Amino acid sequence: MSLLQVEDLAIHFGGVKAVDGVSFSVEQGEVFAIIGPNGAGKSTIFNLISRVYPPTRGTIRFDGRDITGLKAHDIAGLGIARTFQNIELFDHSTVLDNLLMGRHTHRGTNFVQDILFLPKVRQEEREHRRRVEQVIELLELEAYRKKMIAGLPYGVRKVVEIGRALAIGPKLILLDEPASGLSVEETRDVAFWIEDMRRDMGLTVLMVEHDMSLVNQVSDRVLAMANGQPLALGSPAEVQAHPDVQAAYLGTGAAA
Ligand SMILES: Nc1ncnc2c1ncn2[C@@H]1O[C@H](COP(=O)(O)OP(=O)(O)OP(=O)(O)O)[C@@H](O)[C@H]1O
Repeated sequence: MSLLQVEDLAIHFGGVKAVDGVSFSVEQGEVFAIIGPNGAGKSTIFNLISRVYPPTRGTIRFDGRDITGLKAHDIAGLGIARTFQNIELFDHSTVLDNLLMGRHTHRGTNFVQDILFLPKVRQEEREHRRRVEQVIELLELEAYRKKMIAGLPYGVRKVVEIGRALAIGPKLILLDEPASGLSVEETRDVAFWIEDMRRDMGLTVLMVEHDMSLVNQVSDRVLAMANGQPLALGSPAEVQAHPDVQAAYLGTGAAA
């Protein structure tokens, strides 16, 4: 069974068909990329999966469960974490505090248990801190642990955002343009980390990305979109060779 199944997904904003009849599945442990020119509908698919918007049509199943009607905070609790195109961190908190803040979405305890600080709560607290330390090590954030987000370079903030998503212990992580604004060296690091997430944490990765070097390096399969609709689905090489994909990119050179 696929970890994520998207079936005939559509959302219309007035006359704009931002996403219009998109179906795909992501397998457990897979790195799956969505590519397409600006305005293709890629981020809107993320917003539909993470329940920022309800779809006009279609279904989304995660881990065998229909999540189409769930609320955004329930989605995080089920094991879906995401990053945003525009980094969304607490600027006046430290890196460590930002990583710890994802925790409340992932707790199995209730308010009374929290107040009494029962053993279950203490155990969860310990597990979460362990996981945050694992993330700091994986993403090489040790030197920044006590630094305020506001003073950090863009590339580091971007990594912290990935870290915060990882810290909730998701099964599926949605990365919205993880390489945008990064240098060639930073993008190479992101590629390694995506491999590590899959290998060391058993994660499944769904990413939207324009940087084809990153897509080619890490993706098992790629979905190309244009104007809200799917154009091609297959290996990175198959998709880039597809005539409809080449036509959609004419003039931008992004898929070359
Ligand atoms: N909340 C909204 N209200 C109205 N139109 C929207 C909304 N969100 C997205 N759209 C429109 O839907 C279309 C797809 O947008 P989307 O942001 O998903 O594209 P994208 O492929 O992620 O583009 P980019 O690569 O530039 O981020 C665009 O025409 C956009 O203007």
